[in-house]
Amino acid sequence: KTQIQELRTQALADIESAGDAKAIDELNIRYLGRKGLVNDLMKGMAKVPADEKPLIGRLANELKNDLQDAFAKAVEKFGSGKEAGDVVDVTLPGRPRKVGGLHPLTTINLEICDIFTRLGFDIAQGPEVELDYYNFEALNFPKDHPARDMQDTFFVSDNVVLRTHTSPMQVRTMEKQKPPVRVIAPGKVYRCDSDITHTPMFAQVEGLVVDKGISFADLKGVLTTLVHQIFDDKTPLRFRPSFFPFTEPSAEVDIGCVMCKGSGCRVCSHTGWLEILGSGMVHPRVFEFVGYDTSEISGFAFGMGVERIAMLKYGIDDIRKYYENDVRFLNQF
Ligand SMILES: Cc1ccc(OCc2nc(C(=O)N[C@H]3CCS(=O)(=O)C3)cs2)cc1
Repeated sequence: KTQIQELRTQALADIESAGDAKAIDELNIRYLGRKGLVNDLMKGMAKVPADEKPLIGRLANELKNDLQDAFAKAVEKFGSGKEAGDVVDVTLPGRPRKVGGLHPLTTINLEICDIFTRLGFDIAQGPEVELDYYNFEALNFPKDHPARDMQDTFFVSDNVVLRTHTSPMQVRTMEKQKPPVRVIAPGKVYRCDSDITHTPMFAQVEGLVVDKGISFADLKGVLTTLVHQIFDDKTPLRFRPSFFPFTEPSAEVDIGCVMCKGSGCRVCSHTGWLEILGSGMVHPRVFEFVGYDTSEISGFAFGMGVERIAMLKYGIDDIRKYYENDVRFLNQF
């Protein structure tokens, strides 16, 4: 009698603590299966005294029935995996698979590279860890130029830096080929800067054209085409005098403010203009470093920050948003 009571308690406790339909099935076999614990108990009936057999028999049968009911309820609770929910309802609308998209910087980078490829430029890629020679000296930076300070440049060692622009790649290209040169150098560059419009790593695209008789008019023509292809052909632009060690004369290119269309606002600091890139005629000293004959050839070069172009084109106000991997930002593109 006690054994029957103990088995009932144990079985109900096991059913209660079972976590899924599979566990219930296993318990069912363990208690009510052919070689189950209840049948084992029934085998012990032979040893029960004759006058107690009827009572024990009844209790044993009750145990078997009660456990069968308990298992039936448990199956209902967990489901045997056969109920209606698992039938495919073909009338439901399809669940379209989410399609991935390109990061806005990737899109702009590809767009810029495509514009220049169509203009007949090659694309040159090169090392991000650069020698001081290629990043500064061959670009006519004097030894004490502020850009060489630790405030702006990440130094790996005395004469090895994280490149601060992709210009070194243009020098490497000229070392390898004679004019004509028409090349752009896209890639990651590193500066010791960090605020709402600067990140320590950013993407740049620089370009270089070297040939006989290249003039400032060629520079203006190529960059006007670039601006009209990236933004639209109504976008006003201007060339504003500037200075860089590697170009002379130099000019920054401004476009009419994309926000206020030129009337002046917070974005363009009420000037109506937004700087988008820098350019200039390549300085003769730079050609001398690569052994080009400056009486024969001339050239122009330009450089732009990809994040900045994307910010202007897509109206993004904080450069850090590109690198936070926030899907709410990224899936707008
Ligand atoms: C051999 C060689 C000779 C000349 C070269 O001139 C590349 C140039 N870059 C600029 C320029 O203003 N660049 C900045 C724009 C925004 S940025 O990303 O911060 C860098 C002007 S001319 C390059 C290579």
